[in-house]
Amino acid sequence: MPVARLLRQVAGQMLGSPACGCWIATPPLQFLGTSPRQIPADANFHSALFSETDQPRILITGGLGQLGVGLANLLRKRFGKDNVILSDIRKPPDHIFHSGPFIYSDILDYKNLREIVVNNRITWLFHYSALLSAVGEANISLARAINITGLHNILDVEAEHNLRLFVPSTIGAFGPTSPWNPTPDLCVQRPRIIYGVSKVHAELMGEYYHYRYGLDFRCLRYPGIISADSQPGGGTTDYAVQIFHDALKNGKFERNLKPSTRLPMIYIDDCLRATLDVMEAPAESLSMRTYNINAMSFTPEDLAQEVLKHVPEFQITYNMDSVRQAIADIWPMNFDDSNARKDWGWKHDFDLPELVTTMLNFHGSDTRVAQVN
Ligand SMILES: NC(=O)C1=CN([C@@H]2O[C@H](COP(=O)(O)OP(=O)(O)OC[C@H]3O[C@@H](n4cnc5c(N)ncnc54)[C@H](O)[C@@H]3O)[C@@H](O)[C@H]2O)C=CC1
Ligand SMILES: CC(=O)[C@H](N)C(=O)O
Repeated sequence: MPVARLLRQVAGQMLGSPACGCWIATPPLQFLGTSPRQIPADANFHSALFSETDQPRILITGGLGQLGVGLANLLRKRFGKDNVILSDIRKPPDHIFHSGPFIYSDILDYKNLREIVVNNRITWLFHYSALLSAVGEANISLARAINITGLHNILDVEAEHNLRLFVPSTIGAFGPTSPWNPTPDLCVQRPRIIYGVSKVHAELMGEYYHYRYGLDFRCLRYPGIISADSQPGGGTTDYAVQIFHDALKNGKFERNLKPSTRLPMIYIDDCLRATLDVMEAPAESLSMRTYNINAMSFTPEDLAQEVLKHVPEFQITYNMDSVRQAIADIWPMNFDDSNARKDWGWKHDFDLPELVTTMLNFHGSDTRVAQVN
């Protein structure tokens, strides 16, 4: 396996390196080979292949999930429609297919990835493909393949083609021994689900490639994300999206987490803006390569009370999902994102009241919300 081989080579180098730990700057000679999956000899990873005035050429993997289409829309407004390619292994609906470049890309197929990057002169890659927390626990071998092997392919293609790479991490990268309230950027990370383990692995591998070879890896740990026009893909925080749909379409909602389960959350517009901001931030402003971001923190009960202000007849019942509850019980309650705010000016716009109004207006502007407001 190329990454394992690469690690063995590094270990060999490290054993021969000075004990001061100052071995960061020079790639060992073994890396300067001819295999496309080794770090190229002329790599100078901070000088991008495009000049500062050029627009980046962007690939988004796993782009048909909850977040990818919104990210593509934002990036296309900023960099031009044709500079942003959305990709996935699923078939896109018509309106997405016709809204800008779409391509098939399986992150488990390294040659396919490389071909896309070369043929489209990709310079930035947003790696969104993943199996989320609940579906990951239901299919651990697939989660391991997509979230770990897939990530290795992405890192190899980043290294080979000198890409700026964004990989999202998550509140799920923490575990029962992490500080919960709040959780800082740097603390114990011992997650107990495959999703969390794979995300810690991604953080560490990306940072390792950055500090070892200067690769331009950037990562945000996202809270649970709430979106109006896209569906979540099988996570623990999905209830906070579903509740809005159910409030207006059915008038009732079945909660799967305890009323007191507090988790960090963010509205999708804030999350995607943060993603673009950190990718555009000057490298010198980034004191670290993996940042927490946050906007709000609430329980199912807090959210229900806020929805009830707008939809008073809304009925909420409870049917616990033991897998999701066990996951949520070991996740952070609050996220400390002060480093992101200090280093590159992160600031959220949506708190709980604005979130609820926006979501209800989206789902039912012609029904109950209109009557209440
Ligand atoms: N949605 C959320 O609340 C949060 C998301 N994140 C992270 O953000 C990223 C995007 O999340 P979502 O859009 O919510 O995920 P999602 O589960 O909705 O979408 C993931 C996409 O990956 C695609 N995919 C699966 N196997 C693939 C393969 N072999 N090759 C290429 N694509 C493949 C799926 O078809 C799907 O469209 C993920 O990495 C996730 O871990 C992090 C924290 C919170
Ligand atoms: C917080 C996440 O990473 C995701 N929404 C999940 O619940 O799995």
